[in-house]
Amino acid sequence: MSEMEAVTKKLELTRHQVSSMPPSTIYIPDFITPEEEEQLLNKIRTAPLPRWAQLSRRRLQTWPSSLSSSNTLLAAPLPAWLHDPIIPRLESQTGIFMDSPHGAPNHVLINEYAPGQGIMPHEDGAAYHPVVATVSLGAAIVLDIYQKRETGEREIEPTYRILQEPRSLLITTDEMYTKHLHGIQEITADRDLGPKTISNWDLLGHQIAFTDGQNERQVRTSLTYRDVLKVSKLGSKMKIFGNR
Ligand SMILES: O=C(O)CCC(=O)C(=O)O
Ligand SMILES: [Fe+2]
Repeated sequence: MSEMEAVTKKLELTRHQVSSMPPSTIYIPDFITPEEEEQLLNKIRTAPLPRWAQLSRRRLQTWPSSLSSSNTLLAAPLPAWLHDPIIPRLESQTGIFMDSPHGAPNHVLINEYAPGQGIMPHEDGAAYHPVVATVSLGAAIVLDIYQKRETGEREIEPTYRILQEPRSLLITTDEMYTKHLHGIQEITADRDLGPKTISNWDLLGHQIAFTDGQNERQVRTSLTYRDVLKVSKLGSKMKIFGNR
């Protein structure tokens, strides 16, 4: 990509910037089509059962594999269905992994939340380049974002609330990644949704679905694409053993 193209892409992206937040959050509704969504959900559903890790409040698949205790990914390609169409589209529409160490995501977590399930406020940590691209499938859900105090503790109430519609793309980078925590409440309906409470309200693709201010939870699945910083090749590991 030429520098000019890169600049143009960045300009186009500003259209999708969540204006009430630091300039590091991008929301694009209808990033994938309903057909693509269905195909992805099918692949996720038909993955062999051992692929799922049952956590206390959600289920999780990790592709291509879990990180080692030293946060290292064993080099392996993502399966084709996680690659296409999302990774080329991330590249052509956002360019957000352009400056990441491997120039593209190499790792995907698939989280599935039934109504009443969620994820405790947390940070994604140092294993990854600080860019996360989240594609939502199946249903809408609210992501709460909490500011981190100087002391490292988080604020009690979320500073921002992002309504993630099915088929949308949410990108968080920079200080959204490093100075905030994020979580999903363990509730059966997201309430009090509106222009004053939802940071990306103006960017929603289907505002009309939430005019009653409520989102009854249904099963919602997310794909989070990241670039793991440390990657080891099996071959080079063997060499280490060979050298001993
Ligand atoms: O499902 C989501 O939108 C958030 C998932 C998440 O925070 C994570 O996997 O680290
Ligand atoms: Fe996270």
